[in-house]
Amino acid sequence: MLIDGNSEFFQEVVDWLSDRVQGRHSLAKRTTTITYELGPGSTVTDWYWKRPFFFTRERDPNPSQLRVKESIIIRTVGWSCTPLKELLEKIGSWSAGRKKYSLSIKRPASKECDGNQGRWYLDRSCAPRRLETVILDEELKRDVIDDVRSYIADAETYARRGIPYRRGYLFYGPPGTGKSSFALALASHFQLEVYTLSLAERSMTDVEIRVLFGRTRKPSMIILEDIDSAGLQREQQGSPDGVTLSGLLNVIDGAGAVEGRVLIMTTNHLENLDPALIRPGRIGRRVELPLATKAQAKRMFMVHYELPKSNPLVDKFENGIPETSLSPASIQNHFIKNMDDPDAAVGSLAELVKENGECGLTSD
Ligand SMILES: Nc1ncnc2c1ncn2[C@@H]1O[C@H](COP(=O)(O)OP(=O)(O)OP(=O)(O)O)[C@@H](O)[C@H]1O
Repeated sequence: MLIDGNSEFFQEVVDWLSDRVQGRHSLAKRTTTITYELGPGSTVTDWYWKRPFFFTRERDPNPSQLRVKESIIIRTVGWSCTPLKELLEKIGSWSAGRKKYSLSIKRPASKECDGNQGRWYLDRSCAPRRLETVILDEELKRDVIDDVRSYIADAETYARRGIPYRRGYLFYGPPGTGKSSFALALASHFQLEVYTLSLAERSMTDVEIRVLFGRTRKPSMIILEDIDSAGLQREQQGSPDGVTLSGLLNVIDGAGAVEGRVLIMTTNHLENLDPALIRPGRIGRRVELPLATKAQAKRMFMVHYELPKSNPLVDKFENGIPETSLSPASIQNHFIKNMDDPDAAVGSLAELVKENGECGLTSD
């Protein structure tokens, strides 16, 4: 059975498979060798009803075409078409269930209205952010996804072993490197409601942050932005404003801590963080999101313009982009400026680097 790359069903099959294989990966606690995405050119085998199904993602081998033609071929053994039809129905209903989920992001309500203190409001409800659209080092990305998955799946184990059921992540790196995007993509993938608050907001207090944390629902993700000490007050000296370090530690793993949520803290300044805040136990994983590597920028280029690796523009782009000098946000902005014109994006690379880069162009 062939599924055309232009049909809506194509992405649904890719997502379904990615979800299936990742789930198995985490259950089996396998190492990182497994392919968890049905990447271009790859074949993934999966079993349903004791029958193997082979999913092959194919691309048009003609590199002279700018637009890539893709398809997925699903094969199984036997003469009957029924198993294939049943499988497609299964994928369709899984996908319909997923579509019901939309990413909702809540923020602390404005305190100007009476009774709003310590309350959340729905800032926006939007389409989920797909993990595939956040381009990071693949191994790092997979590790974090697996870590979150295990945490969500292991509630009983935590309880049995008497471990507080909490998991915190620190995403750090320069502005525009994907910290918020990755957090939202993880929340989307695991269908979590998102509560986000910034410590840079001076009007937040220890009491308010404790009440806010207590009013989050499970399952959810709490994103604490700008966690660096610049946003934290010294222990309060008569001033009711500002969150203190002890107030923050209290909601992370003290008496006021909530369980069962995924906590993600973000900062541009790891060096400014108080060591107490990021000691193991409070932060399960530190995840560095650096300026874009050549490989990362190249993948962004291929994904944005839907070009195969073999297209000559891909090499030209890779040669023109400096290593870890530009933020992914500035690269994305460059693509938006040259929305449907990969030639122009390559041709004007020097300008991008001059305006946004930390160093000059690399030689060809
Ligand atoms: N690794 C990435 N892959 C794809 N897009 C990215 C990546 N990093 C950043 N972007 C894009 O750049 C923009 C800004 O990204 P984002 O807000 O996630 O960065 P950030 O690291 O959280 O920034 P800040 O530290 O300033 O809050 C978004 O539109 C996002 O889609």
